[in-house]
Amino acid sequence: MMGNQLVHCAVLSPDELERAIARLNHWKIVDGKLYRHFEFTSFIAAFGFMTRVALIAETQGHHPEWFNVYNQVTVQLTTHDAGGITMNDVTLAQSIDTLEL
Ligand SMILES: C[C@H](O)[C@H](O)[C@H]1CNC2=NC(N)=NC(=O)C2=N1
Repeated sequence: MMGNQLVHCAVLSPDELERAIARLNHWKIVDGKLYRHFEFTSFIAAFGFMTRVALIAETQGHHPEWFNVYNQVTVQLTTHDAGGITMNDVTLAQSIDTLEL
């Protein structure tokens, strides 16, 4: 991952997290991770979304935990290196929010 310097590496405080979530679309905390569920019209639409997220994730050097069944995708974001939710997760969530769903 040379070239993808991750500058935000501190686990967010509960207060910081609350303020970050307020600026995201439909994300919440589930099991200590940033969580959002997506439903699409088909498997291929869901997989197309996942492909776009994969390209963003690779650019950011930050990768989702996710689960897909047919037209459903659940995304869970946490920073493994830091042991919690960081700005890297918030940034990825914001980028995912900008995709047309
Ligand atoms: C070396 C590399 O940058 C790290 O292992 C990155 C890769 N993608 C990652 N993604 C997530 N979600 N958490 C991490 O801690 C993480 N670490």
